[in-house]
Amino acid sequence: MSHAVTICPSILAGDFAALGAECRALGEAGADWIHVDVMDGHFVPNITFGPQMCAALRPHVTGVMDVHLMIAPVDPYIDAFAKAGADVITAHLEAGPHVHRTLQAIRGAGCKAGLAINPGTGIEAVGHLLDDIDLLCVMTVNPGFGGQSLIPAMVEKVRALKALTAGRPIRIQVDGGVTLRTARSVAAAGADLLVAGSAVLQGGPAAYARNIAALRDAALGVLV
Ligand SMILES: O=C(CO)[C@H](O)[C@H](O)COP(=O)(O)O
Ligand SMILES: [Fe+2]
Repeated sequence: MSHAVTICPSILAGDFAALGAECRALGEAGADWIHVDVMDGHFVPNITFGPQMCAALRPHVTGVMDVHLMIAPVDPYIDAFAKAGADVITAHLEAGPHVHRTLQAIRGAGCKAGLAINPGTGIEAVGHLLDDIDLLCVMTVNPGFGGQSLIPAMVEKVRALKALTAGRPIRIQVDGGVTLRTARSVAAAGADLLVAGSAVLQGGPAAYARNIAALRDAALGVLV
């Protein structure tokens, strides 16, 4: 069944010399969330932003600042990202042995707690964590880089996780390879939030509103 989704543009695909302006342009183009990909060169083979960048961007984000931590360890940095203005902090299940403690620390810092799972992680791993998460981020690519192709097997995983979380106030987010061609399948499988970097930011600021609207329509099954 089709339902309206929230598009979460990832500034990973933006102009790194002008990220404040990118966040403003995305907000003006109708983005309710801004997804910030934090990578440490250790948990993933790429390095991007830290809490200082999030704090600098915060005044330029009108909606939800959604911080995706691809770092290990996570716990020493939670307070810094919360103080930087994150609304949602998402940590990876694979980032350490004490993810339950991490999720509680995120809520304790006043943020919504997100849990991300890599493509190779089974859904049974999240079963005991459902009371402690507000958002479940299903990685539909291997984390570390934008512009990859969505792994088709992840669509069934989204469907299974939607069933597992039924009746709970948990939003399902998909991250990686969301395009006009793939948005419909993940939305139909139950995703509520679609992260999209390349698909939204391609064409520059003049194209953002059109790209966001096209992705929303594609998720609903409207031909675009
Ligand atoms: O977490 C991520 C990569 O690890 C990014 O959020 C994701 O890849 C978005 O980029 P794109 O839409 O271009 O795939
Ligand atoms: Fe991400």
